[in-house]
Amino acid sequence: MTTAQTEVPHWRRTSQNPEDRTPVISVRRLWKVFGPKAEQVPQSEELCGLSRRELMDRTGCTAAVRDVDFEVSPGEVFVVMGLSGSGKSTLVRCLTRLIEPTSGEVVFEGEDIRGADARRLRELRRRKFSMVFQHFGLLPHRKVVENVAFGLEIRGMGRGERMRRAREVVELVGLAGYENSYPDQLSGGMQQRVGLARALAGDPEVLFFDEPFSALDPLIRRDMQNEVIRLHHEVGKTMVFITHDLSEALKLGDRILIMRDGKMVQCGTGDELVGAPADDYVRDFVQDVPRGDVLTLRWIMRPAQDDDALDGPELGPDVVVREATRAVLAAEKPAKVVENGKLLGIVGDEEILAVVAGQQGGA
Ligand SMILES: Nc1ncnc2c1ncn2[C@@H]1O[C@H](COP(=O)(O)OP(=O)(O)OP(=O)(O)O)[C@@H](O)[C@H]1O
Repeated sequence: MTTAQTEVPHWRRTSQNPEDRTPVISVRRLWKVFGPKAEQVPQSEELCGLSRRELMDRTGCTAAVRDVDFEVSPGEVFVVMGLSGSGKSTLVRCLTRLIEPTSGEVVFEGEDIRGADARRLRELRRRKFSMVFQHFGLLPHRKVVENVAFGLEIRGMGRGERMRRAREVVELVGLAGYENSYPDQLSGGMQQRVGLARALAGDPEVLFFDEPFSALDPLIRRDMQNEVIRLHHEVGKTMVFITHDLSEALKLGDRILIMRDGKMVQCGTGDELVGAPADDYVRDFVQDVPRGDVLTLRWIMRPAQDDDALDGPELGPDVVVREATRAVLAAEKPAKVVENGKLLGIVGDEEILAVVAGQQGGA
């Protein structure tokens, strides 16, 4: 591990020790209220209990983020999902204080950044956080490599060093050969790759993505999602990703936080959302998801009975149903779901087919 790391450019690694699971970001009781005397809303039990409409009628305020708590682990891809107006952008902008929270805590690597002064905040935004937006915000009169190097220039890095770094990152995002192009000579997808390279160039601890691919054609969008997955494998950065698209959330997210009217409705892995939706809102969201693509054997196994044969194939509980289907259906005996040598349950043709049939019915 140590030897390998010496060969990897330092910006390709997170500074956090992989053993250290201390959250990178902890959000506690976070509120963002827009409107007059906004700070009174979180303090008042009565106002907190009002619906969005009632709160607006009574106070002229909108509670865009209401009492949200979550943690993001090092190296995690954390997705914030919800319909338009649910508070995703406001929430994520509060994390870097691009929007000032009304109350609550945003702890980044142990520091409550609500207490950071302007200088510290600038430093955090330059060195620790990067953002990728839907509108790429590239500088039109600068070449690709200069756009990528721009943040490093602001930091005061010398020209030679920053151009060398920028070229490496341009290559990393698959744009080698386009270093000297101007943004308007590139397609939308390629411009977003420049946005990604620019975000990565500064070796941030956390990358924030605000619906970065919404304006792209579906095929390019899929390419870019794959690109994010690849880059995540390669650079291992912590990522916070906003989307209103469930399939994007399921594809990218280690965990997904679902928001509705500023509140957190559920936060969990894709299989938790699909297997145990917290309410009808989440259930509606996930109803068209092909369950076999998301659920794992843990969700469909049944307890072993006395008359079950226990010499069938062995599979882990986190194997996705789709991946287990062939093995289970081909075996004469039900599959044993085993973790650390312990038998957790049994999965036979019936359990598999129930998922596949449910899928076809859209349930
Ligand atoms: N500056 C502001 N002043 C007043 N209300 C605001 C402001 N910014 C956002 N809001 C309101 O806060 C709520 C949440 O908005 P936000 O943009 O965070 O939602 P979103 O889920 O990101 O939506 P979208 O997907 O459409 O971007 C909305 O009702 C919005 O109208």
